[in-house]
Amino acid sequence: MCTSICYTSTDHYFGRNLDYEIDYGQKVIIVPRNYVFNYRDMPAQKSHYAFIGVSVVNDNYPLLCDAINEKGLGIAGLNFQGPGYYFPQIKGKKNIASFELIPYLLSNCESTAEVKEILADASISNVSFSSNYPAADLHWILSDKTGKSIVVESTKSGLHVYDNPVNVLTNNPEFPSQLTKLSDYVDVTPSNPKNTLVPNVDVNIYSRGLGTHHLPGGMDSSSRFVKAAFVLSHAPKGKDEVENVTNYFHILHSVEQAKGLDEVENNRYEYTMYTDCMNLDKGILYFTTYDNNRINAVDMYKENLDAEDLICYDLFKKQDINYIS
Ligand SMILES: C[C@H](CCC(=O)NCCS(=O)(=O)O)[C@H]1CC[C@H]2[C@@H]3CC[C@@H]4C[C@H](O)CC[C@]4(C)[C@H]3C[C@H](O)[C@]12C
Repeated sequence: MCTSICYTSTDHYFGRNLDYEIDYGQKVIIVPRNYVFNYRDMPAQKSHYAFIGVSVVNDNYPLLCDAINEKGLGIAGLNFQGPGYYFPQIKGKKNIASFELIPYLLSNCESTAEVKEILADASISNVSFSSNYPAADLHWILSDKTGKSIVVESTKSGLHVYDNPVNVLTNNPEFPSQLTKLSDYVDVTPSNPKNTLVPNVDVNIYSRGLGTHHLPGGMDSSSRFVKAAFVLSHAPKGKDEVENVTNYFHILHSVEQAKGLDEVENNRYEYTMYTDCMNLDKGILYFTTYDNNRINAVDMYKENLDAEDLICYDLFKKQDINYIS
């Protein structure tokens, strides 16, 4: 499973938890402006906006999981197995292979408003990158500097673009159903609950935090959706970058999956492999990984963004304990 959020303070912060059981060898990568994109059914693009994100690199091609561009548009792909459906190439439409969606939108769009326009005549085609990389069933969340988000889902009934009022995405079911389920939890509150159960009885409120007693805590996508929406909507705004980044990681770490809790097959467990936080205004990517709780950062503006070749950094690092004695 995965969870993605957009957190707004003075700047905007976008990213995700990537929860899975298979390490694809992801790296932090920067795609500079003059890296050439050859699309399957669209003209090649020699120059475009630069972007930074987390990616599998195969044959010098960035298979991106999540990224932001220099204009402050962010996008993340999350599993959507079941409802997800890609189409054969359709004449008269812009056919975008699922693995091309992130690079194509980040190359060409500044905002979610532009994404909506560009997707109006588009279809996500069921073309695989290669036999080793069949098309993954995904849906996508996008955010920009307005602090607003949208969700893109391709199902049998077509390509859908939804406004996302909670700025959260997890996995199944389809996005409108996730939103509907929030209504089961609308009375969850950070404050002390009022006794409306037996108002004439003096109930001993035995603990702090009882307003969150019914907040779900499961590893499943619905539970993470509700919990992340609650934690995000009540998160304080920091007064500087470090405080904001700290707040952001607390939100996503509140729905992270520890090893051993989500058995996907006999003795194989899904867990949160990495968490990233991309500052949409400053082009900085921060990350933690399962084995390294320290926050690491890559600033895209420290590199030559007019270059032609991909720039890569290791993501999976070792734990970095500060031994005091
Ligand atoms: C596994 C991850 C989703 C995690 C998740 O949501 N887990 C919930 C499971 S569940 O919903 O509970 O069942 C997804 C998210 C992004 C994906 C990559 C996107 C680029 C590329 C696309 C190509 O087509 C195939 C290879 C490719 C490298 C993809 C591999 C893999 O698919 C990635 C990592």
